[in-house]
Amino acid sequence: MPWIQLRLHTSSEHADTLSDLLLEEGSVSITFEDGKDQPIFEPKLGETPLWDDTVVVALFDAPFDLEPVVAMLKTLPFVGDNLKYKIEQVEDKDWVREWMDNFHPIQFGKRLWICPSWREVPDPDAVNVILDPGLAFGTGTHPTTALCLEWLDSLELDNKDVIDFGCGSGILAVAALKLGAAKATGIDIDYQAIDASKANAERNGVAERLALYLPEAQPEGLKAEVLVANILAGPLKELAPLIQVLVQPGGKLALSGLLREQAEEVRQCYAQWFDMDEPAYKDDWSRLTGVRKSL
Ligand SMILES: C[S@@+](CC[C@H](N)C(=O)[O-])C[C@H]1O[C@@H](n2cnc3c(N)ncnc32)[C@H](O)[C@@H]1O
Repeated sequence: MPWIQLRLHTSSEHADTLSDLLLEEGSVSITFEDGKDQPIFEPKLGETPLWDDTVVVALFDAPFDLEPVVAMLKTLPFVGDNLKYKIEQVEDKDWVREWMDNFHPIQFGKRLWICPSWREVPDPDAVNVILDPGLAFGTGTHPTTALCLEWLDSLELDNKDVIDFGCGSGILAVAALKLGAAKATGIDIDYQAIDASKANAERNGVAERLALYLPEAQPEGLKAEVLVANILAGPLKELAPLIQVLVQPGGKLALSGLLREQAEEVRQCYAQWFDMDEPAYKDDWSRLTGVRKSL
């Protein structure tokens, strides 16, 4: 079904009011977009911050006469004749298909490839992870996942135990197993991530070497020689006391999900337990690595 879309420039202050009015006028969906390039990272729990210059995008079932809607908007005291808007036709698309068409095999480091499960493997002799992220995070296209995959590829993982804290699609745990790790443990607060990780481990023939847990079910005394956690700076700082005990003395740690400017404070937080390296960067993001001290 085609749609007709009304795009309105406004401020964060008026976006919610306009959204309510447009829903009353018959819009079937409202989204907010950034009107200028103003990134918002890591909002606090329960906060939904908006951009100073917000675009309210209202979708209507086509055909729909938007003239009366625009006329009503112009009567609002905070809008008046300054209304900045655009009306566009939106063609119906198979969004899942579109996403699948845009996801291609990608190489990380020297040995490792992530290959969407619906594509041909470009190099059958490489270490290939066949992946379908499902509803979970982790395709390799995000710089933080890429930084972790490159790190795993650079390690000698033969016979090592690995923990993937915040496993999402299971991409890091499955990659570690295919790169030679003996066992991996994936932990995630989201049961959809646990399901996706299980399916990806099965797809890659490593399911019997991957244990998956919600945090509350994590076994007591769990420890590994390698731990990778791609979450976000806030949770990584809060979880530091829990994460540090999971790494054996001499074991290796990688943390990502950090913006460049957050790397130093997270590095200092983990430096009490780990000999930390200089951060590595990709685009706006960073990765920290370190070796567990024998305390
Ligand atoms: C950015 S995704 C990373 C997924 C995948 N490991 C990757 O590198 O692409 C972060 C994952 O951490 C999980 N997560 C967030 N907070 C967590 C917590 N406190 N304990 C365990 N997992 C958590 C999220 O559900 C999500 O699946």
